[in-house]
Amino acid sequence: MAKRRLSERQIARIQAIQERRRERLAARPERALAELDEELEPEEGRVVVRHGANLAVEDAHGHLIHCLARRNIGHVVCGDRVVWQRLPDGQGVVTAILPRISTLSRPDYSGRDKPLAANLTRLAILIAPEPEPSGYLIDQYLVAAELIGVEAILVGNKMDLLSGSEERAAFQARFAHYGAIGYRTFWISLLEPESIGGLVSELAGQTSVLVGQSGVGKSSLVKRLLPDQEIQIGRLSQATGLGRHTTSAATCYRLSGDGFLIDSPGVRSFRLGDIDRADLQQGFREFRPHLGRCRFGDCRHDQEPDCAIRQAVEDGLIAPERLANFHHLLGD
Ligand SMILES: Nc1nc2c(ncn2[C@@H]2O[C@H](COP(=O)(O)OP(=O)(O)OP(=O)(O)O)[C@@H](O)[C@H]2O)c(=O)[nH]1
Ligand SMILES: [Zn+2]
Repeated sequence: MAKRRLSERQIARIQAIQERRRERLAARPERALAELDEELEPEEGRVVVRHGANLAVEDAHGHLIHCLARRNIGHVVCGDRVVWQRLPDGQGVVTAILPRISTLSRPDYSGRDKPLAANLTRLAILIAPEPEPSGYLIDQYLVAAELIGVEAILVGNKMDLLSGSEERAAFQARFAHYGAIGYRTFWISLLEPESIGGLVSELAGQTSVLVGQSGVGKSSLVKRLLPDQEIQIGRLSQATGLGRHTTSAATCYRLSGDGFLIDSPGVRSFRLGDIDRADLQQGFREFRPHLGRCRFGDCRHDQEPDCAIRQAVEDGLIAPERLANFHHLLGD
């Protein structure tokens, strides 16, 4: 792994800082650290691994640095763009998280939102003929994607399990209402290599995560999208000294083209947290043109008279199963 060479002058400067730091640390630890911040040049980077408190940050030249985060800066996650500073021992300290364009999070055991990954631009929802897809789960992912401002796509995998073209068409038709409201849909089979080209182009230049039920083929697709996953893992663990890097660490992989894929068990098990009705209706994108048009301001779109949402269902503008899932999500 290439390391940045330091000049004599830089080394002398770092040694002087170290010396002063040792003196100050003895007297006023907090203050000494604050001054160290000012003395070492801040750099920007991107968090590519988070494993407990350990981070691997990729600098502007593609070099990896093992970093720890300052305590008071909030929860740093994979995909974060950060400001970090090199410590005299070659490791780094992350001193700030740059503004995120999106955050994937999950409520933790105390019910508070715990971020899982940052700066995503695509949420790929995997389904397959087997296990039986759940429209309710798909809609939860779609709502979550809408609310965090990430574009969702639907990926139907294992299409080889459907023998005839009729069977395939019937399966696809069950999800046609998603395409009608603008969610791009891809039909693939990992046994039919030519089928994944469209998906590969879609993910190029994006930062994506794959979600979906157990057994839909997430691991298999990750392997296909990252033929060098083992090599990437080796490079990351070697460079950062994190020891045996397992796939349990949240990792931001480089796609073979342009773009990134963030993966970890936590990211995969991402679910929609608790949300109130106002937010939930915004999460059903095709409801939006009709919101505010019901007779009652607090309409639940259930039995109320003059409900614009139910009217839209009747007019064929909203799929009935979407409204049913909306009610299901509200706990009706
Ligand atoms: N026929 C067929 N089988 C597939 C395809 N893709 C994946 N599989 C198989 O489906 C099974 C489940 O795939 P995984 O990749 O482990 O699924 P997963 O979504 O990662 O599952 P979890 O790890 O439980 O979340 C494996 O036996 C795969 O070999 C496909 O395109 N066609
Ligand atoms: Zn209504």
